[in-house]
Amino acid sequence: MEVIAVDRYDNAPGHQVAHRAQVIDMTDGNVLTRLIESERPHIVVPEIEAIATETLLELERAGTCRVIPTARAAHLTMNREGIRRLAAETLKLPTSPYAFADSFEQLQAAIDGGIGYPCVIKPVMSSSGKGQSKVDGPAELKAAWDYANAGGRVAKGRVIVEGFVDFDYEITQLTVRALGADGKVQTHFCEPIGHVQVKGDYVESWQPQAMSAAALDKARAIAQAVTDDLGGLGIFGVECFVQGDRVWFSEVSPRPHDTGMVTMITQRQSEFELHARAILGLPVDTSLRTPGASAVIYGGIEAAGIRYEGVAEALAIPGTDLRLFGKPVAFERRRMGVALAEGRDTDEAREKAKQAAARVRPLR
Ligand SMILES: Nc1ncnc2c1ncn2[C@@H]1O[C@H](COP(=O)(O)OP(=O)(O)OP(=O)(O)O)[C@@H](O)[C@H]1O
Ligand SMILES: NCC(=O)N[C@@H]1O[C@H](COP(=O)([O-])[O-])[C@@H](O)[C@H]1O
Ligand SMILES: [Mg+2]
Repeated sequence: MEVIAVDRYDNAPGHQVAHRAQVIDMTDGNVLTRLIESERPHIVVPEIEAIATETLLELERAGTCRVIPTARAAHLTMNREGIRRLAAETLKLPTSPYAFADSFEQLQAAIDGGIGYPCVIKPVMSSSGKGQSKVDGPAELKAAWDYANAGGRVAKGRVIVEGFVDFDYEITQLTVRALGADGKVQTHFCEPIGHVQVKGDYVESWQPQAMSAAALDKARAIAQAVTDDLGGLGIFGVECFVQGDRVWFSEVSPRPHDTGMVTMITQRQSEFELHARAILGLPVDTSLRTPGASAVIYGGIEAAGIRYEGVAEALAIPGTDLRLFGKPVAFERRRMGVALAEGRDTDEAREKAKQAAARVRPLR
């Protein structure tokens, strides 16, 4: 295999480990077409949502390349409206109540007309919680609308408003579609991953998340329905909210999931290896090796070419590991790495992962 890493800036993490690197604006369809037509990859593996997915649809339709898992899956999931309507209206899966709005007046009408407070407002195209707010009452609405418009990935002005789900915990159900020995697609489930999100962005995850048998069955039925519909080969991160035995579908990534980085320490095959194997038609093994946890290391400062202190101190905690991504520029809340820890149980692993992450200090 030859891997060509494509990103929007020089020296991106993938560029540092791939055979070759390209820097383009992936949201510009013409630029993306030119690159794919000149490189002629057999397979295009989207790693981020911010891609001109309509272009991927055209190129796949024309037989120019295979898109993982499918161009339709990449297209539907890059816009909250596509995946939410598919899950709730076509597949009839339980979700939070929701509506879409293109103006402040429409947003207000949707909330007054049934969504109510508290609710969550998000740009239809955004990720990692960018532009997202929880709104507890009408006084906070204008600020949330303005924030969503400033924080979206694409200045489109369209938002989703969702009723707030008061869940006990939330999970990512990693789900792999891979070829079996008979050449047919089989679905494999990893152990559920629990996580904590702050400002809509993941800060901690652990595996396995303890769940009632009924809740686990429901989460897996949801994951099966969504991934059956999206199709193709590869790993999916199906996000669900759980309250008692009730489970709601939230969203899905048709690729490895940030909360799934914990699998780099917990599973025999990490979510990245599972994705690669599935794409290549190789056998997969989703079994858990040990309970474990991950904790995010944020930039904390705004600076280019930062260095890290405390790496040895972090690694001195037994059963821990670090991944520093090597992003050339740090922002206050840019994810720069993760600490990983194994433990006798997830409580112990969470403590160790948080401690290790806290010992790593990004500096100018
Ligand atoms: N309707 C809701 N009710 C309660 N909490 C919510 C709701 N929607 C979102 N959240 C909280 O905000 C988090 C981020 O939301 P969501 O996954 O929709 O955003 P995102 O920007 O797509 O995140 P990412 O790209 O990192 O997965 C959720 O994991 C959950 O903790
Ligand atoms: N929750 C979404 C998520 O995890 N997105 C991931 O963050 C990285 C980009 O980071 P950057 O914005 O710091 O360059 C990418 O790997 C993308 O897939
Ligand atoms: Mg999410």
